[in-house]
Amino acid sequence: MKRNGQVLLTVEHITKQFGGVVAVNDVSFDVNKGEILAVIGPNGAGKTTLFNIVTGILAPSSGTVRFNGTDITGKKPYQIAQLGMTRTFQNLEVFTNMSVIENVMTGAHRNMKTSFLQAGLRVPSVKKEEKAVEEKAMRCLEKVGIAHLAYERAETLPYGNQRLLEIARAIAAEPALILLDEPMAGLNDEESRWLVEVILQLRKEGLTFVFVEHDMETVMAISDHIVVLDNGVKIGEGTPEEIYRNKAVVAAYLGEEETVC
Ligand SMILES: Nc1ncnc2c1ncn2[C@@H]1O[C@H](COP(=O)(O)OP(=O)(O)OP(=O)(O)O)[C@@H](O)[C@H]1O
Repeated sequence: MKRNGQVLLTVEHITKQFGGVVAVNDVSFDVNKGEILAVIGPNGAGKTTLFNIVTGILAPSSGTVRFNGTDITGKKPYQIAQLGMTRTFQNLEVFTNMSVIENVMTGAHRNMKTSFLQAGLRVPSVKKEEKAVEEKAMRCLEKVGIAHLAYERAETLPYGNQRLLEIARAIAAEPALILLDEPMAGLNDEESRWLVEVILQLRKEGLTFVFVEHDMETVMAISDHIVVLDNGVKIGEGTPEEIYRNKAVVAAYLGEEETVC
């Protein structure tokens, strides 16, 4: 079903083969600006492979990815990040030997004007810019609710707060789109509820999200649109209500669960 909105990301006929395995098979879908889109599917469905193709970690065997009007197929991850797409990983990727705020500042540095030489010389303009970056990092920590931990070492944070830290670092880069790979994994109920609130608030502020998630309660609660993969093939897409009633989707989940919810 066609939905209204301005398209931000287009995945067009993406296929990825690993030897004889077709991990992603001719998958197409759009992500609209301001939308929360979930990619779901049983284990081995091709979700991570698809994420890795969209973010430039893997090149597709065929097909095209367009972001904000630019063909990004085959571009390097850092080039895609510069265009305004960031991601978090299934396994936490925080710099454990840095403070919490320094971690977030690494995300914000993408937009700094300072050259390495200027930074080394510590000229006044650099100090001013560093200060601005630190303030911005603090605002990002406030948005995810862990500003009070800014000067703690990242490794001392419990798992749930490290996940929030990753999200603060992602938003510090001022992306248009954030991809979250299983954001709810390892979180308890209270942490999951808070992360849902954070995501919904960031969406209100104009961010677009694509996320891979096994936690169906979260998927059904916050997604505007859901894409379902099974064995590399897109077997359905639609609103949570449409997915809930989609027989092919329910059948793909049988054996794992009785229904998708
Ligand atoms: N580097 C690789 N080499 C060979 N096969 C791979 C590789 N990466 C993924 N695959 C295969 O591609 C298929 C899709 O894997 P993928 O990890 O994308 O699925 P997934 O939906 O993310 O699964 P999960 O929910 O378990 O993380 C699987 O059959 C997997 O074994």
